Amino acid sequence: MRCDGCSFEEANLLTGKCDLPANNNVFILMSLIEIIIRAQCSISDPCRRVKSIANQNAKEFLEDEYDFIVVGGGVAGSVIAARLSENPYAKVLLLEAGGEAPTITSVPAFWNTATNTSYDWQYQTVPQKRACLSNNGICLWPRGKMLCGTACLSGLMYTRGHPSVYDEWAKDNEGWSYDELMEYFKKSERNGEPFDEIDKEYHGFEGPMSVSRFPFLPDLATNILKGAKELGMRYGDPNGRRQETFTIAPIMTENGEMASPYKMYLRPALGRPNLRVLLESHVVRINFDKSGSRATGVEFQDKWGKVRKMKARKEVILCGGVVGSAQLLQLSGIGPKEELEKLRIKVVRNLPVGRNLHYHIGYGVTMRMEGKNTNSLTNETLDDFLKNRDGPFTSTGLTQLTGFYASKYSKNKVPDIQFYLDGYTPKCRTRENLREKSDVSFRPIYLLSKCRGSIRLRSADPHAKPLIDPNYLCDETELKALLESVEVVYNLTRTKAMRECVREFDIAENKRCAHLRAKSSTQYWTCVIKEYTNGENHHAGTCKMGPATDATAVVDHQLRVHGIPNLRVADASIFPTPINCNTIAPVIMIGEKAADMIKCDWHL
Ligand SMILES: Cc1cc2nc3c(=O)[nH]c(=O)nc-3n(C[C@H](O)[C@H](O)[C@H](O)COP(=O)(O)OP(=O)(O)OC[C@H]3O[C@@H](n4cnc5c(N)ncnc54)[C@H](O)[C@@H]3O)c2cc1C
Repeated sequence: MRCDGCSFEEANLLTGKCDLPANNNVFILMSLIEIIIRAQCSISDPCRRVKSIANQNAKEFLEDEYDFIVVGGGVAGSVIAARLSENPYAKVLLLEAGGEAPTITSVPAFWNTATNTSYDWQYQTVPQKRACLSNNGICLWPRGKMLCGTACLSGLMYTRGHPSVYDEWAKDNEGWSYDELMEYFKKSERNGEPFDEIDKEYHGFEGPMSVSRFPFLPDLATNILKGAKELGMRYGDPNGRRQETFTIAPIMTENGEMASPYKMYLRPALGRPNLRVLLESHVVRINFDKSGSRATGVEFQDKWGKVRKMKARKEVILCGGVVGSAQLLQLSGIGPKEELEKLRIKVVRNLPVGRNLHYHIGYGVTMRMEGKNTNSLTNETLDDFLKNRDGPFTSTGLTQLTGFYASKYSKNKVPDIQFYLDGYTPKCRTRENLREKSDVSFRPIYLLSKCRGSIRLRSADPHAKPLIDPNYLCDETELKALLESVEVVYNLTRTKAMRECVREFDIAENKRCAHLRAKSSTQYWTCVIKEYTNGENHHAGTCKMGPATDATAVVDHQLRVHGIPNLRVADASIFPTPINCNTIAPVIMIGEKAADMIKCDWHL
């Protein structure tokens, strides 16, 4: 495909989602939609992409020393590489294991199209005792493998969480209280939500991240919001004075498109001569000096499979995410000593890397609504998107609604449940799934888990997927709070505003729990949550931030690995405890704060 004189190649992803034979009309329609969207130069933006490397002797490989090497071009990596390279004297290299994000991920209606493709690491947990039992205890963990990271598998909801979560972090980590972090939240944000609906003093208006709302909202959303209001839930700004709300979520979006941190921070910086981004470059090891107290650079496998070395004059910064950073540290000899020794990995530092894994968890109650979903893939809606950047293509349907709720198990009324919704996005429109299109899933998710799991190496092979054990639902409180929130969902469907819309509550077959349906609601829902678990994708904590005196900590409050001051970790893996919201906004904040600390240390 060529645009503005620049060419690029991409695989078709939309057809893969239809599960239809290639000669079917819908299959052909989906291919056409994808090609038409890709041909919009303003969306595919090929001239501002990372140039792919022509051959193994290209000049990109001749330079073998940089000031800063950033590993992973996801949320945090995009922010940090862009901020550090603002100083023209800082030479920055960003290494990303995946390729460019596919164009279709820029269209909100197709937000999760890259899941379960080669752009996804496709991790799975080890068998869980209390979760995903209908799948032999194995829960799926999508994680983005592309420049953009997991953000390009996501709905880009932008929420920051309750101040008390950060204030708790700050007890052990100087500089991390909510009030102190506000500077970084504001610095990153360019808020464009309706001005009279936000608490202005909590927002930034000049940062790179466009935080706004989708232009299109399905009609049913109005009934749901009214229903929530009848139940006493507040409509308002979840990132403002009070987090407890049921509302239209702030979203990272601009001009009817998805606005990921990669697009908003890194793409505009790609032309800088002091910033180099290498794609399909899988970092397999961090190198250290003889004493093991200084990182000297990294080794990575290029797209031809050749292992190359790059030196870091100043720092190596890991932004590989909750799995990638923990895995790479362990492969490089930083981790639990006995485990590394078993795998014959030379121990550089004995630290609890991979422990302290925490999560959000829940279940989706699927209900059938009256009437039909008219958010279709038609010529008209495609046209509306292309010409006006409006209509169903510009939204994630009901996924753009969310609610924060404090169950009776929460402390000090800090929300421990987040409601998510799915439904009313345009999909492959076939005769068979027309009915399905008016189904809505309400997903209550428990946020403040006390359980801790682990990510351990399966082997010393950097390509072997690690052993992921989140230890889901180890604490009964999670189940109790989830049972309460299923009741809230039911009550919501019985409100004046909603009851006319709902044809049938809980339509899922839930075969393995069906025998309990008529017997006991508590037993039935307990069974359903454990069997058909929704392991929400907000895992974090595997390189915990905390002081050296904390036996569970990996990095200090400046995000430096304990004992190795020029090796930092800055991504979702450093959260000491779970955050009670979506994770991207906090990770962007971490990227901003990390970049500031690094600049300050090196007088940049
Ligand atoms: C389906 C889904 C929906 C979600 N929806 C939302 C949402 O609406 N709002 C929200 O706030 N959050 C959402 N999240 C969570 C959010 O996307 C992640 O928490 C966030 O992206 C984490 O950012 P990160 O920088 O820590 O890691 P990532 O964004 O995952 O970035 C890590 C990057 O490092 C690369 N990498 C890893 N290892 C290596 C290596 N060895 N060498 C080179 N590169 C490497 C990866 O390929 C990746 O690009 C969602 C997640 C999923 C899966």
